[in-house]
Amino acid sequence: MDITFENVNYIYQQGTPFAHKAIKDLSFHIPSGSFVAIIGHTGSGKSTLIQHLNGLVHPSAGTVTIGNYRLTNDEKPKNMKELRSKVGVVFQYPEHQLFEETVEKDIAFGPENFGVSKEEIAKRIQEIIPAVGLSGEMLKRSPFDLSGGQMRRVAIAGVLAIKPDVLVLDEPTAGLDPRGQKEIMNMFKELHKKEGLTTVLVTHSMEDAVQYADHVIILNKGTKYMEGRPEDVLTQQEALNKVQLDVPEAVQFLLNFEKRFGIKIPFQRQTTEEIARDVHRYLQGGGENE
Ligand SMILES: Nc1ncnc2c1ncn2[C@@H]1O[C@H](COP(=O)(O)OP(=O)(O)OP(=O)(O)O)[C@@H](O)[C@H]1O
Repeated sequence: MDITFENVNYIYQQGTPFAHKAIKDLSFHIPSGSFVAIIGHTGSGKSTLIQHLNGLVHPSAGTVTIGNYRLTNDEKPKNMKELRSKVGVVFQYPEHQLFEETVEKDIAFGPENFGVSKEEIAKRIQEIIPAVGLSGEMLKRSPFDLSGGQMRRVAIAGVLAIKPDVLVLDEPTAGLDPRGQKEIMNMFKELHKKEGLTTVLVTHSMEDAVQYADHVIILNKGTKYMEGRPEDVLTQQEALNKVQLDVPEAVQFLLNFEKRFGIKIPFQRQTTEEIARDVHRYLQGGGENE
């Protein structure tokens, strides 16, 4: 589903002395099927933005359009429940929301709420369990007997079980070890492709943004600061530093390499291995065309 923000403003505690404008005149368009990273320093408005995507909040001014659903200050869509069944949100530390006796019941909770039949839920669970890297024997166990990483996968499975068109991920790897982070992000990448999802990733990690997203939006103080392809936006060190962000490590390496050897190797989202090959080639006197 396409997502469009048009001149969106959001004010917390509007009309009180504590009113705070968290989103200011924000406009952007996310085409259906994109994998977008939303990046910004603490307090830049990322969480507020994603709460608009499933109608948890609606704009104080401006318009949010998600597929055929429109949210404005004075019109909440009547079919809000339907919207929530199309936009799955994996909140930060989603495992904290697990509560059922068994893994199976926890995963089934969301689709049950949306009126999905028992047979269909069972079918979905069979598909989702391997996709999130869990095993069938875990279904009858208590989610609280599992490891932290497994609990997170159960919580993610619960969101996937509603079969969303849009998947919103709020810092989905927070608190996981590097291996767990990589596994979870690769899993989202696979699901994105396989299910034809529109994925919105909120992250502090420039590495994840550059590796997984095809488009990035940088927020600063509730407004859009930069937007574009990761290789165009995440290489602008000076502009990023101004809003307390840094370039990805690979870009930093190439900038240092240029300073040290006077050779500019363009950043095209190469992997570490590819960069090592590029550097080797350039140091041996080769160039782009060799
Ligand atoms: N319930 C609230 N009442 C008043 N102000 C709020 C509320 N929630 C958030 N804010 C303020 O709105 C601004 C945007 O907050 P938001 O949580 O959207 O930022 P964020 O980019 O998600 O931050 P973080 O990276 O720390 O999660 C911040 O200045 C924050 O203090």
